[in-house]
Amino acid sequence: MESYESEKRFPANPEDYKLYEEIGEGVSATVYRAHCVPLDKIVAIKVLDLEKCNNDLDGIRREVQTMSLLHHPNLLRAYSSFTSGHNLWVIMPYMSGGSALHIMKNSFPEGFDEPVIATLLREVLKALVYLHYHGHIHRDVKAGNILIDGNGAVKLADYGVSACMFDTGDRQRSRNTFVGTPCWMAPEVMQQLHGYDFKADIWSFGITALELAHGHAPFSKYPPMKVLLMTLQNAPPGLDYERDKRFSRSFKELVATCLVKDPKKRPSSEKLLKHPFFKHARSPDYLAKTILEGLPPLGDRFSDLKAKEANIIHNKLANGDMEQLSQQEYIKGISGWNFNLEDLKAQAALLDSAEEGFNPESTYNGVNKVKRNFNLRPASSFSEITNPPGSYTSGEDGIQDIPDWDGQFVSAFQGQNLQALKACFDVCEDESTACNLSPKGLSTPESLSPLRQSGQFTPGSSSPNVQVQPSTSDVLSPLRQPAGSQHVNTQTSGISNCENSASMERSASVPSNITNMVGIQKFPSGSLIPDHVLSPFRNAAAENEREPLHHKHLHSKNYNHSGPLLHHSLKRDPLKITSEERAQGTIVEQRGRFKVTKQDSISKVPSSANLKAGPVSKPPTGATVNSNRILASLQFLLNQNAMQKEEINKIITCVEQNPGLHKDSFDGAIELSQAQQFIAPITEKEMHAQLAILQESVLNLSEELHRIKLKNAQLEQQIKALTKRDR
Ligand SMILES: Nc1ncnc2c1ncn2[C@@H]1O[C@H](COP(=O)(O)OP(=O)(O)OP(=O)(O)O)[C@@H](O)[C@H]1O
Repeated sequence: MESYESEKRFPANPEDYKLYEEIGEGVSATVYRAHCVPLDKIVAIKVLDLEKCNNDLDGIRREVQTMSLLHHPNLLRAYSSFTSGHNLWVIMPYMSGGSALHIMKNSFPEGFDEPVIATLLREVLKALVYLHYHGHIHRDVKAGNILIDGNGAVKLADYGVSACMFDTGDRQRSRNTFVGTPCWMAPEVMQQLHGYDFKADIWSFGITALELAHGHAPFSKYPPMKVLLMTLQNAPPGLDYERDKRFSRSFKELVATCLVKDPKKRPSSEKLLKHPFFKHARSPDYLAKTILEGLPPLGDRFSDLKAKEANIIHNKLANGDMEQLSQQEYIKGISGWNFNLEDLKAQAALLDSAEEGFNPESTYNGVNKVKRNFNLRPASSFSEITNPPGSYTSGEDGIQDIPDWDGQFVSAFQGQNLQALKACFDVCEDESTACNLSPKGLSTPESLSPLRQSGQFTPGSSSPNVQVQPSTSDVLSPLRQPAGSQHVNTQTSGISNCENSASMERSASVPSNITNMVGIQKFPSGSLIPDHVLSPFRNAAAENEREPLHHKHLHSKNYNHSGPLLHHSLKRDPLKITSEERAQGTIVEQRGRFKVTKQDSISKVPSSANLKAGPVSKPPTGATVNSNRILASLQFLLNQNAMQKEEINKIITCVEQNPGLHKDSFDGAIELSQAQQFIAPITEKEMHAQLAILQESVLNLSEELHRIKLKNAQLEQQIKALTKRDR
């Protein structure tokens, strides 16, 4: 690695650089190959038009600072950065191979071979281990951000959307909480339900693995909103057993391990690095030989690609093929898919427009092309659409697993659409508490306001006064622990704790030079995401804070005024068994507040999983996206839970009264009648064990009920907000 000292000498004056051809383009920047005249060195210069960046200066500042402060052979760093007029120049090493995406587009449209993929991914993973260890989430891992130099060295680039887990206060509260690029974005990032952490990068890493394997990311041909829905609803994409025969089992397993919807079930970057798949990884030389040899110069490749792209856009525009245009955004290899908040709001408005139905295809860039209606089904929980690891989809990227959009896609999304779109509506009910939610001991100097604290945006220089050099005082902030990290003591606090880090267990993949970075644990970078999404600590606290709010909301809610909720359920007395129901024999019993249907009476006591997949997912008929139905469904779900709880109580009572029940009868769900038949003698000890199991499941169910209640309350709030907004 080049020495930091020599890098510091890169001049901060545009006149010292001679710009050559364009080698890349991003949403906000153009990248050039350039010559640093005083040092006689070829570099890459990213030129950002700050005027175009509007209010994302904080993001830019974060990117540049992160690039300057982090040192790892697999991370692209900034040699220097400075403003020139209204532009920000970021001087970087020139990566002559370009991005993995550009290489694929140029010569490997069907994706790379496995050893190449393993080599690329291993290097990226090393960068992630380092980032995560230092409390950063990259948030935009994708082939377009994997750069390769002429020797085959791999560097992860683009910190435009990276976040520091330890940011607090105002920096957490930007409204733009959707960050990253939809195809690569983890479901929890889209959902914004319980926040997200390092595991979001693991999901993106898994998607990147598929991208490198196929030449494109799953769902890449769809517009952002559709990608969002598919990611939330569909089984996670994966390598297909049949179609992807050329890939090893360990690769398939690696992808499946990363693409688990429940972030808790995804491995950490460090653990993932130990995956047997990486035994296939080779040296950088191998990459140079296999994928770089014979490639035209980067500038030529880039201009060819641009010309091709312009051509396709022209044709597609002529044909009105907007979906293909969306694919174009992907081909560009940039984050052209970064959510545009305004677009999403417009899309959300469509979603909410009950009478019209929602057509995802009509939402790309606001173009209303095809009209389709969707039937909504009752809400499903996030875990309902969570696939067990290892379950590969049957078709290409799971795309053919996508059910008929007309009817089913909303089934999972419905429970989440409002959650998923929450971020678009600046719903930050706990804003007032957000700043206070930082984990104990993880204080952040609040004086470090987003721009001032950078120390680089020096007053006096041209607007917006950007002069980026690492500032020691800024970086020597308290040691921050990556939430969820297995290394760091969560109680660490204050600068003194920097010393603690020396004794911390370190990954073999973390280079020894990072010990010099001990002080650089906290970056004064801003964050686009609210406090509660950044850290499990804060998250937990935030949840605690929220809980009473939700309760309050629930309790203070006069259901007679809730309108939509009662539209279905309370049109008539729901507790009264109608003569029609009796005649049909559908309702067999009135239990407390609930009616028991035939189906209920014969149904087994569900496990938690059964519960989620149970009758709740039956769709109501009708094609309108209607808050009434959502709430009615939630009500139904609550009722179901209560009934199931009741069943379990009965079984417990039965067990207590029949000391001869056999243990096997408790494996999974049992029927009360069945339970009563088991009168085989068992010991008192076994009985207690069985009781404990049952009690635990009652507890689980109560917890689930509680969770659903909270969700219900949130949904109500969101519907209220939506309704208000529509008026
Ligand atoms: N140091 C570099 N050497 C060679 N090519 C580079 C370098 N940095 C960036 N590029 C190329 O330029 C493209 C755009 O750069 P970059 O991703 O940093 O811009 P951006 O505006 O941040 O893009 P994004 O849309 O991903 O946010 C990259 O995809 C890559 O192909």
